[in-house]
Amino acid sequence: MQWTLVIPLKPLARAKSRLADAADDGVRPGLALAFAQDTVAAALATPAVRDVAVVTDDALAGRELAALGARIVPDEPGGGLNAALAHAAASVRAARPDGAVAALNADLPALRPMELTRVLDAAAEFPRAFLPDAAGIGTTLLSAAPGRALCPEFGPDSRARHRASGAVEITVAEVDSVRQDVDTADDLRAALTLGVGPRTALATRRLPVAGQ
Ligand SMILES: Nc1nc2c(ncn2[C@@H]2O[C@H](COP(=O)(O)OP(=O)(O)OP(=O)(O)O)[C@@H](O)[C@H]2O)c(=O)[nH]1
Ligand SMILES: C=C(OP(=O)(O)O)C(=O)O
Repeated sequence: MQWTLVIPLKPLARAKSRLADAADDGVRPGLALAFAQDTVAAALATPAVRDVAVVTDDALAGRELAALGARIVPDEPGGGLNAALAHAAASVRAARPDGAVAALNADLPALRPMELTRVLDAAAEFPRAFLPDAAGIGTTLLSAAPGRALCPEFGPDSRARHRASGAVEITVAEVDSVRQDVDTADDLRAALTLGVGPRTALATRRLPVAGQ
C-alpha cells in the first residue's frame, strides 16, 4: 500500500513552548523547523510513502519543506491541530479519493524510514490505526485506509481518545524512532540518543542538552 502522509506544523514562533528550559525564544523556532525538516526528509525517503502534505501557515517552513518535496496545504480552518489535519486529509482525498492517508507528527527528528515502513505495514491491516508516542500518553501516527475518514483526535490523552474512537493500536516492536516525539528537554535527550537527522544535529549542537 502507498501512503500520503499529512504533517501538521503550527507557526514556528509559537512552536515547541515546552522546550523553553532547553532552548530560549530565539532558538526554538529554528529547532522546530529542523525537527520538521528531518521528519519530512525521512518520510519522503520511505518507499511506502507516495507523498507528503504539510499543513501549515508558516511561510518560512512552507518554503523549506516544499524544497524537500512536500506539498504545502494552507491551514485554512485556523481552528487548531485537528481541524488542520481534517482539512489537509480532505484536500489529499479530493486529489486521490482512493488513497491511504496517515497523519504524522512534525516533531520526530530521529525518524528512520525502515521503522516508518514497519508502522505503515502494520497500519495497512486496519481501517484506522494509531501509534502511541514514547511517553505512552499521546499519538505520533494515525492512519485511515482507503475509503475511511481520518477523524483525528490529537491533543491531551490522544492515545486513549484514538483507542476510544475505534482506531486499532499498533503494537509492532522496534519502532522507537516513530514514537519519539520531542516536546520536552528529556524527549530531546532521548531523540539525540536514538540519533537525529542532520538538521536537528546542527540546530542542537550548541545546546547544553546536547552535552556540549
Ligand atoms: N497546522 C497546524 N499544526 C498544529 C496546530 N497546533 C499544533 N500543530 C502541530 O501539531 C503537532 C503537535 O502540536 P503541539 O504539541 O500542540 O505543539 P508543539 O509546538 O509541538 O509543542 P508545545 O508548544 O510545547 O505545545 C506539532 O507538529 C505542531 O506544530 C495548528 O493549529 N495548526
Ligand atoms: C498532539 C499530540 O502531540 P504532542 O505530544 O506533541 O502534544 C498528541 O500526542 O496527540
